[in-house]
Amino acid sequence: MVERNTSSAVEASLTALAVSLRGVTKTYDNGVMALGPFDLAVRKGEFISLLGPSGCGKSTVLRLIAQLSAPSSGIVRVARHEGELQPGHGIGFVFQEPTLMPWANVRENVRLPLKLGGVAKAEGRARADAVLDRVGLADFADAFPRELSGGMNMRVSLARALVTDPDILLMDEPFAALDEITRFRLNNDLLALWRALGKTVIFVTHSVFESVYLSQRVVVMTARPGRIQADIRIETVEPRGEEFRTSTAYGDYCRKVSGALAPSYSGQPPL
Ligand SMILES: Nc1ncnc2c1ncn2[C@@H]1O[C@H](COP(=O)(O)OP(=O)(O)OP(=O)(O)O)[C@@H](O)[C@H]1O
Repeated sequence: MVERNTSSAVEASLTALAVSLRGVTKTYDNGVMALGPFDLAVRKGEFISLLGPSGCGKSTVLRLIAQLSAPSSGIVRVARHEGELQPGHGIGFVFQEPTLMPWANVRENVRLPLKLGGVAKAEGRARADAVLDRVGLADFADAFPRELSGGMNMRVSLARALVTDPDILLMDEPFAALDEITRFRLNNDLLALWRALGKTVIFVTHSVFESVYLSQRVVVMTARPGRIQADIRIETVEPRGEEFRTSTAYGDYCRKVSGALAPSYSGQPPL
């Protein structure tokens, strides 16, 4: 059957969007024009990566989506489900640094957003334990951050972002400081979580290889002020695993993404 472009079909396609930025610019108070105009539409349940040179505005995009910052012009829209817990706003944020409280154990670190949202202690602890189980840290709830490896602390940070059950997960170079083997394992575990939980993920990275491995779409940004240079769909057999990482298709996609990224670096000062 041919689907007609009725207004209800248009509405349905609009409600399928998790995030939409239209004509967005951002100029900071010091006059730095970080972004734009920038247009991006992310469908519910999609996994996309933002890739671009340092300072091109990737973190700015995440902060605008999280409403930690307001656009100078344009429209930022974020779909939210009803009755969500404040102050999660249906969005979980994972930063490059795990930013854990060193004086609190893992369970209490993960429970923090629930505590701030007024969830009773017993329920909060049960939910923290359930999400720790999800990220493979069921046996470490009573440990302190200093007792864990960098990769494990990043899992704690991920658990804390997931504990409010947000629809959208924003990840700002979360694995950049980790060694490659740990990073590969976390990549696989993140993909498994994404498949199991159906979250929309917007992932910022400097790594072409990581962006291609993880995402359904790689959005390549220009140098500042960041705009979209290319939007590349990564199509392969799902679920992805190590055989994708060593496949010819993976190499081809990495070349394509690198090629799209190259103009973003032209005119940049030499390293
Ligand atoms: N609060 C701020 N005030 C002034 N300028 C800012 C502020 N935040 C970011 N900038 C500037 O805006 C530009 C974009 O910053 P942003 O952090 O979004 O880039 P990025 O692509 O995430 O960078 P990186 O890859 O290095 O993390 C940069 O030039 C940065 O110095």
